Amino acid sequence: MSGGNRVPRVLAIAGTDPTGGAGIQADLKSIAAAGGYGMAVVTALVAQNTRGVRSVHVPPTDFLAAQLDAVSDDVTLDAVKIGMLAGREVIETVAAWLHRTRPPVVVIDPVMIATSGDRLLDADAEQALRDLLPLADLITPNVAELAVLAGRAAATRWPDVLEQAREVSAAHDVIVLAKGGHVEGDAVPDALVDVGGARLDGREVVEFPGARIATTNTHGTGCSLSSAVATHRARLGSWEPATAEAKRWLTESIRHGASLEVGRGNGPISHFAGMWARGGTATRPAPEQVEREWWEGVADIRTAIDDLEFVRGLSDGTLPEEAFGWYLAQDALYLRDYARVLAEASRLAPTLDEQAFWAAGAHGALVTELSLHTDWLGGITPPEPGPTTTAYLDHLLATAARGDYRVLVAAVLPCYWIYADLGERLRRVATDEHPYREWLLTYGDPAFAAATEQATRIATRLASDADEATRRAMWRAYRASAEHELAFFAAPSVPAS
Ligand SMILES: Nc1ncnc2c1ncn2[C@@H]1O[C@H](COP(=O)(O)OP(=O)(O)O)[C@@H](O)[C@H]1O
Ligand SMILES: Cc1ncc(COP(=O)(O)O)c(N)n1
Repeated sequence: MSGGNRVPRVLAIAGTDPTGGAGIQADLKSIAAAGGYGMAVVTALVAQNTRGVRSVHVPPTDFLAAQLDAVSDDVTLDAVKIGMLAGREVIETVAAWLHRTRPPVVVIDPVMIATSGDRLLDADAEQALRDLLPLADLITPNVAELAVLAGRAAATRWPDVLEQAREVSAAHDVIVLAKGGHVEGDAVPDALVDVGGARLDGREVVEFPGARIATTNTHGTGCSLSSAVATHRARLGSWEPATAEAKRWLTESIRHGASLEVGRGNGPISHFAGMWARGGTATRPAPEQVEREWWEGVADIRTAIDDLEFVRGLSDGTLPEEAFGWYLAQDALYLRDYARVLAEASRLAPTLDEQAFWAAGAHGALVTELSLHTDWLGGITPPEPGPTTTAYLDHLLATAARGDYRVLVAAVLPCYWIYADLGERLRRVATDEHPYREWLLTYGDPAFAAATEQATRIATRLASDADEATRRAMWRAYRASAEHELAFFAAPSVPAS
């Protein structure tokens, strides 16, 4: 059993189905769907499709042994699922390997006859297969295979299936997963049967009820179920929850099989239908990629800011004092509400670190506002906010009111990022004679640079983890704030009324 959250490493030993619905192809899909890392050793190549088996080719068994050893010499196995074994020599080769390697979880699906009625195990190999069963923890025969193992006629009623399962469990000292796919009626129950109950917390029979789905897409259900049970068992550590989980998944996957439109006979199940519906197939960008895309995505705005009359004037010292004073007053007005927006980000933050970070940002904005007020504006109360100040704040306050932390974080980012970037360049032109020297030097605060880095880290990680729609909303909020930054810097160039 694998510990913690490790992905179980599960080996399937089975035959092939080139149409991908049964055999080793189904095993690999089922292991992946159950959250495992799937590996595959091929016992036999089967020319088959959804309508039936055409021919079987069994490669030399020394090559089978070589494949098995290649895997187990290198990889620690958390579970093994064994399917089609074709004949006696293959069974003996696998048995010898099991004795050598002793994997912690062994599930054997005693494949004998395909749904189409074709033999997948030589008739003279049935005894060899019986001898293999005690090496398994769990076996998963269908009704026909159970009857062969019990030496009886195939059961048609569920109670008779359970009775045969008891006999087989007792005879071979294994848990039997009895399957109801081929019993009469609308119900398709499955049941774990362990005579003595030693491996099922003292219970001899644990039933998993199910309703029959009207479909012909049942090719590979047995292969898929046994692989999923093996994988969940490795992950969860006990049989009952593993089987319950596997059956729920199988039912969902059978239900979606027909929509695949694969083949004209008994089609496959749709192994990933549930995952596709719940999680989609979209990939997520790494935080560094979001950072690059967002920064490049506002390159036009950054260039436009650099070209503004206000910024040029601030940089070369030609900016008229009234324009500078108007800008400072608007900045002071802005910071009051900006602090409220950051306080809201703090309130919404899911972690203590982020809660503290945004609270510090809110406090920092207020400290700057107070210093602007007393040191730069001479204690004069600023005039009314201009339209660009109001527009920017309305955007931020509305984003805060909508209550999505991720979008709010994206919206406040330009005020750090664009401001720090511009500040870095302005600080460098602050010569001794520069009329705005003192102001330009305030841009160089290393604490603000560090805060900008952290805000960027938080925002881009949230964007990386977010679903597509939220990431789009984050980008739109971020881009809108960047546009407001441009308008804010542009406003003082327009003569104030
Ligand atoms: N029509 C169906 N509706 C719902 N579940 C089914 C259906 N057919 C089979 N199953 C389930 O598929 C699994 C495989 O069962 P079964 O068909 O008996 O084995 P096999 O595929 O080995 O012949 C079992 O969990 C069974 O309950
Ligand atoms: C290689 C191979 N192994 C097993 C099966 C049985 O499939 P099912 O799960 O439908 O019984 C199969 N058709 N082919």
